[in-house]
Amino acid sequence: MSATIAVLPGDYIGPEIMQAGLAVLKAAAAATNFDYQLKTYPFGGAAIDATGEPLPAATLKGAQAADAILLAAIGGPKWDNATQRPEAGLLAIRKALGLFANIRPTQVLPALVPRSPLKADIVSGTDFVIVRELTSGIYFGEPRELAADHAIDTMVYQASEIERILRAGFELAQTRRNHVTVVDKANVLATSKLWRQIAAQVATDYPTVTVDYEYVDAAAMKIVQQPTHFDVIITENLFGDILSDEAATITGSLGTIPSESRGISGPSLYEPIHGSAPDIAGTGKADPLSMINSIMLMLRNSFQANATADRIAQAVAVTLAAGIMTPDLGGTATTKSMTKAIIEQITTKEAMY
Ligand SMILES: NC(=O)C1=CN([C@@H]2O[C@H](COP(=O)(O)OP(=O)(O)OC[C@H]3O[C@@H](n4cnc5c(N)ncnc54)[C@H](O)[C@@H]3O)[C@@H](O)[C@H]2O)C=CC1
Ligand SMILES: CC(C)CC(=O)C(=O)O
Ligand SMILES: [Mg+2]
Repeated sequence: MSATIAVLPGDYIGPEIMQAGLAVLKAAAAATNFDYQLKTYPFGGAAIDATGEPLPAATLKGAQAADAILLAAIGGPKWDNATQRPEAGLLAIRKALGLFANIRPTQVLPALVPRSPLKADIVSGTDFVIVRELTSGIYFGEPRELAADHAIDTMVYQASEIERILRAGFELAQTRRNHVTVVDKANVLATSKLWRQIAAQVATDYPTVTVDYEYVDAAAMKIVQQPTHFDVIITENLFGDILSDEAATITGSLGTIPSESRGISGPSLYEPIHGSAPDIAGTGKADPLSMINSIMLMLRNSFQANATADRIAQAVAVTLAAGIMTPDLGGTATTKSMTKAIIEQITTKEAMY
């Protein structure tokens, strides 16, 4: 049966990297007989322009009905002062689909070690995953208020929300190196104190997993000082948002890192961890790898289409090893020429698969 994929291109570089990712998917699917159909919906700023809403009802309905959702990126200066912001649509789709677990891998590919801002001996071998709580915490808490003389944001966590994200992280650790780091600010925040209590209880169900605790400020330091220390980091929404951009940067570029957001059931949403990069939109400098890597993650986790994903992974590795990369990684390729090179690798008969 054909897989249905909801496609949300979004804003600024969003449509550019989505077009690149879908071209790579098309080539790999043809080479490996992966059968799929795409349904494209307006989302974010593009949807505000078209319908007045960042998440139109038809887009949500299409996303709910799909087997998986691909999102590029939304937002940008065009809507910064609008009554409705694109970012509200992003938070709304995550909440509406119950996508509470955001999985953000941080892996340094050998070809990219020299592109990292860190020294090779520190960054080599880095391979960890940030499991970020995505549908609660300060991005959703009430009360929230913006007045001329004060502003309020509220960080709220229910015990059940903490427990389910911790369990998702521990289960992931069991498939990896059995090491969890719970990142919080338990020396100050009540929500973090509750995280630690629940983490200690949950840990007893996973006796093979080693657990350690880090305050978020110290964890931010350790990510650049000793990134190989980490296997699975579990943390709340805001801390995960910040740490995952930092972690992405040590791999060479924010422009390569994908993510999966999953719920208890229903389709997962796959997206780059970065935003719409308005500063480079239209210049051909956008790195398509974050979108291509998101598509690979979708193929593996939602469709078990490992042969199709492997075909893309191999083509990307050969392309990078040949020094073909976009300016964020120090290269001179454009979004289009990089994508073309990857597609050539996928379709070439000589490639070693
Ligand atoms: N999931 C989403 O759709 C997200 C949306 N945003 C929104 O995106 C807009 C821009 O936010 P920024 O703070 O500028 O963050 P950003 O992540 O869009 O860009 C940060 C820096 O990384 C670079 N960059 C990002 N992706 C890249 C790629 N694929 N290739 C090469 N370079 C890349 C950009 O050029 C920029 O210098 C804002 O409206 C923000 O709210 C931000 C984060 C996530
Ligand atoms: C609107 C923001 C929460 C988006 C973001 O920065 C992210 O998902 O990483
Ligand atoms: Mg972010």
